Formats: sequence, structure tokens, C-alpha cells
Amino acid sequence: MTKDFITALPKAELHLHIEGSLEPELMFALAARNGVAIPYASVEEVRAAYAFSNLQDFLDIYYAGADVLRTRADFHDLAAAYFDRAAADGVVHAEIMFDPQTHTARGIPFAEVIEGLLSAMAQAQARHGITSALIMSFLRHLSEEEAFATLAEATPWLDRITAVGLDSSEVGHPPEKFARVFAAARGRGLKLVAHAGEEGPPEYVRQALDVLAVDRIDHGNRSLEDPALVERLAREGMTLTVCPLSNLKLCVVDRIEDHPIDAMLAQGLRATINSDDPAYFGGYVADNYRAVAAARGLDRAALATLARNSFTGSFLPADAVAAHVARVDAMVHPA
Ligand SMILES: Nc1ncnc2[nH]cnc12
Ligand SMILES: [Zn+2]
Repeated sequence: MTKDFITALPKAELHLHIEGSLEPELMFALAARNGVAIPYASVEEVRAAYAFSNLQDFLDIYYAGADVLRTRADFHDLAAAYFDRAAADGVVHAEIMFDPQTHTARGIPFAEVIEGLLSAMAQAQARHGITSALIMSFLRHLSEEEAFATLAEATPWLDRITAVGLDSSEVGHPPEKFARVFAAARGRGLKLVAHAGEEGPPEYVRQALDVLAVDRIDHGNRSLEDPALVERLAREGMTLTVCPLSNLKLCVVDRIEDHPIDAMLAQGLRATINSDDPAYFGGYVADNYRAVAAARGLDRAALATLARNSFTGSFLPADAVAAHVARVDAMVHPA
């Protein structure tokens, strides 16, 4: 059987929380392996609990689910399952976020978390030819001091961490709260990304640019409320890591038919398509492409633009970006 166009399109995934790829089946398996009690009787009951009305509703369930992750082997198995699934979707490069504070706060050593992820990344390259990078995200509902402590804890692994990020509850925790720790991370050679404009106002996107000096904006949807900001993002070629099924599940949009992905492209924004927390939002990256392609009538040229943007917005070296972009071009302009 020939692969469908979306699956066959080479893609990078730039916005994926590895803890958000914990499928209910693996949650049960790890709970049993580690003797951890979970508040669900069945996989069906877990899935039924995934009805969210906003970001915080989701985060409460997501942090509770992460409690089954205890050992290096758990983090390896979690990431290995993601890479297998991503490979099947035509992902050739993934920049994955992890939330160390969710684990270190429960007494899980930082080393267990990162070594498990790194071994799965090496295995994914060997098994599937997928390249990958790690983004260490700070939880914005915690203090900047705690983010500094996490950065210090990461010191032995800084050569294997590509970027720092900022996630969790957005409203009330503006980017400027993390100005010093982002500057310190930049000083250590790390790239910077931040969730902004998912639920928070356009002002948070401006702060991410002006105060944090980020290399990428995660989500960025609410930028569209501010035409001058849109013009600036377009002019600066700033990548937005957009997550359509997440936006639907967290009520950032009411209906997938209302998703602004094509409006973003039409306004010159370098938008990309990503899955965010696929186990919780009902789909991996190809499902996200398919959902907006169907709902917004995206043609092959638009899908190729989104795939191309995923490489130009990645932290890959320029020669690798060029090689991936050439493969995308070949899908829309076969020789
Ligand atoms: N969509 C999202 N927004 C903020 N924090 C998150 N952590 C995991 N997914 C997130
Ligand atoms: Zn996210």
C-alpha cells in the first residue's frame, strides 16, 4: 500500500511534551511495574477522564498521570513508544520537551529522567533514523529560583540539552518572571523557547520576544489579536509551533473548523504543526495535519509549507535543514 501524502511528507516535530505521550495502556503497565496506585479502573476510564475545558483542567490530570514514571527504564520506554509512533507518521526529526521538575519534586533523580530519554533517543536514531534534540522546560507556576536550581542540576548534561522551554499554567505567570534564568541559559549556549499566547494575551508573546529573546514561540495563537505583533513575527521569521488538536481539546478554538492555521500562513507567519500531548489530545502529528487539512481545506502546497517550516524552524544545522527541505520540495515538484 502506498503511504498517504501527509504520512509520506518528511516532517519535524518541534512541540511535543514527552510526558504527554504517555498512553493509558503504558500508564497501566508502569503503574503495575512500579506498584503505583492510579485512580482509574480501566484504560476506557482514563480516556473518559480526558474531557478538558481549559489548560489547567488538563494539567491537573497530566501531572497526576506522570506519577507512574519512576525509573530510567520508564522514561526510556515512554520515549521509545513516542519515537516508534512518530516514525510511523513520517517524523524524521523531533525536538522533545521534558519537565524535570515534575519528577524531581517527587524524589526522582534528574539523572534517571534524562538518561532514560537519552537512551531512547539513541535507539530511535539506530532503529528509525530519527534525529532528535532535548528541550528542558521550566514549570512557570513555580518560581524562577526553582528554575535556576533545575538549570544547575542539569549542568552535567548541558551538552546533550539543546534548549530550555517554559510551560505549564500560562495566565498569571508571564515570561518576564523568568528573564534572568533564560539569560543564564542563553549564556550557557542553550536555545530558548517558551509557550506564549496559548491562553495568555499577546503581551506575553511580546515579552517572550523582548524580555526572554526566544528562538521560537510555542503556540502563539493569541498573537492574531494584535496585527502589529503578527506583522513583527512575520518580518522576523519567528517560528510558531502550533498544535491544532491540543487547541481543540483545551478550548483555544471551539471547533477544528475554526482553527486559524491557514490564516497564520496567509499572514506570513512561519507556522508549524505539532501534537503537544498526543496521548491526551487524541492524535499524533500526522493526525494533526489531517485534522486541519480536512477542516480548513489545505492543499498539498500548504501542507508542504507547514512541513518545510518544521525544518527551517528547527535547531538542526543548516545543511540538514536544506537536505530535509529538498525532500519536501520533491514531494510537491517531482522531478
Ligand atoms: N499545552 C501545554 N501548555 C502548557 N503547558 C503544557 N504542558 C504540557 N502541555 C502543555
Ligand atoms: Zn505544549
